[in-house]
Amino acid sequence: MKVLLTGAWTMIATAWRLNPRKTALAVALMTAGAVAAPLLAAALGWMTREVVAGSVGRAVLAGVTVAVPAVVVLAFGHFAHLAYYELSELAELDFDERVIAVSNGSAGIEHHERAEHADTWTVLRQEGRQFRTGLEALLNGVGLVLAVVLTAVLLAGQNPWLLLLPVAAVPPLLAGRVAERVLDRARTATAEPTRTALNLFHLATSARLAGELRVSGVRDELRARHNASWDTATRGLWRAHLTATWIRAAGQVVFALAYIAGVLLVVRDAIAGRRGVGDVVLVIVLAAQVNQQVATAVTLLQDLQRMAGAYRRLTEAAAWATGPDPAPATDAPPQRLDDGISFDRVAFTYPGTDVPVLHEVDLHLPAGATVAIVGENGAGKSTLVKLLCGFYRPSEGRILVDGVDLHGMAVEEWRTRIAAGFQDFVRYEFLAQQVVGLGDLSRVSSESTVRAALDRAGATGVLDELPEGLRTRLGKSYHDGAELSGGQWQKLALGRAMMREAPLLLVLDEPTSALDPEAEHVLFQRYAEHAKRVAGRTGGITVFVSHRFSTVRMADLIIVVGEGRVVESGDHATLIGRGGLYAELFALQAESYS
Ligand SMILES: Nc1ncnc2c1ncn2[C@@H]1O[C@H](COP(=O)(O)OP(=O)(O)OP(=O)(O)O)[C@@H](O)[C@H]1O
Repeated sequence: MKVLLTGAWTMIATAWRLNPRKTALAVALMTAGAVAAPLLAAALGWMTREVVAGSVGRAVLAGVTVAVPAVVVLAFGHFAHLAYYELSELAELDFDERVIAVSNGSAGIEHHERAEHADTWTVLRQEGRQFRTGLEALLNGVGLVLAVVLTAVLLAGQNPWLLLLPVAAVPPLLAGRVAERVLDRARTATAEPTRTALNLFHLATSARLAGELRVSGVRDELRARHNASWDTATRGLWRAHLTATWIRAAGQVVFALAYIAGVLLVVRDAIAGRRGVGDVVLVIVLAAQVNQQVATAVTLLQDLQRMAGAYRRLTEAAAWATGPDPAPATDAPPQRLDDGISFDRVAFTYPGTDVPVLHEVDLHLPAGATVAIVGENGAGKSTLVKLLCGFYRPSEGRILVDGVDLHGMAVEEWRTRIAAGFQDFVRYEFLAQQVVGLGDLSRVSSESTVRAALDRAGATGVLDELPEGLRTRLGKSYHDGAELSGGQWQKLALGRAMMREAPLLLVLDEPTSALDPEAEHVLFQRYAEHAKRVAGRTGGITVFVSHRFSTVRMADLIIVVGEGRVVESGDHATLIGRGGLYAELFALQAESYS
């Protein structure tokens, strides 16, 4: 009940905040429509009495009176729809924005890692679409309450026993709630196959992946898997719908029996001469309306419950995303690095898993250094980088920035001191200027800054391919959008990473994998030179992950990671001299290129 009331309150408060005038208008119109129904019954009863009594004048007046609530009942609903249509659009947008805010509002990304949270995100993405129905239900509900009260007063005037009719409405209402809970549980239980089906649909229809799908000939396989996932999800939901329908029907039967009893009561009075035909008409119409009101109430309650459930999930998701109240950040990130960044016995296990991926990592990244991290696939290189960016907290140990624990600092502030380019970069389908400029929002419109960033990224050449240079819209979603090659997109992403000119930490996690080794080599030489110039002023550190040893050998410090541990570290000459894993991997790659 509390969830329901909170959800209803949140919905009406949202609608009011978004557009008070439209909210008031929608409530007024829907209320008028709902209240007019029992008034119509009263007017019909009056008209029947006058007709039976043979008073022509009053019968005509009653007939005209019948027309007024009849028109209101029929017409106001449509106008109310117009009023709440815009409201529901705004409210749906508001809900989506809150989901986006919750999804991206936290310092870390742990809440995206757990399967049970993934289920909640799936349901939330789906439920946002139901917002329209939920809001309509709420607005209708206000009118319904008034209509029920008015109906009860009119019925009580006929025979106090008839007041039991709305009481008989309670079983169907309760049955409706139970049925909705059954459906809600089914929606959560089927979230995983639903998510799988949505992912497969996305894969099978993505323009970017169309080539690979054709070459590998997996289209039918994807279709079969998509089909199977939908089937699993739909079967689960269908069973729940069947159960819910039986539960609802059982509730309605109770009301139907009470309805028959109520009508028989008034008919018996009429036969005994205690009531006129007008009263019988009034009660038959009112009782039918009570039935209608109950059915509406059951549907409204279901819709409301569904929306309230969505709000509850959103609140829960917001709570995981922010996590327990973090200890207040007491330390400000430094303006420059004097000593550097150290890992002090850092161990790490990804949330939702129990296999540690980093063990007792002790490292020192000296201020001003260019550091390369190498190692085999799955060794833990990207995990080290993610910890440096503050996406996760180490499970054990500390990361010290000039001797100060990174987790005593406000992560958002730390992020303003870092710049990063990742292998999984975003392809923003915006103007080229913005695609690069987003790397530093405060200077997104500065053409000279964007050009300088592209120059540092060795990406100026990409502009030559664009018909309107920085003003070109990118991406295939627009008819005038220019599509780029994977390497060109990656170069622009690198330009984005270079928007911050003097970060304390520049992280490049295989951001050049789409470039050829020669281009990567030239680029890193360029970064290293720029980094050295900047490092003189700020002590900034450049950390890059690469599998290409021609690039790696340029670094001041090379860290070799294996199975979550630092196996070796030193500069190229030292590591080659040591004849360990680095020397072995280097020789292997040199051999394959020679
Ligand atoms: N989000 C995650 N949740 C759980 N485990 C993860 C996650 N990301 C990575 N891992 C695991 O952590 C280990 C280290 O992964 P990481 O991405 O750091 O390796 P890597 O050295 O960067 O590999 P590659 O060279 O292939 O990019 C792997 O065993 C991987 O399965």
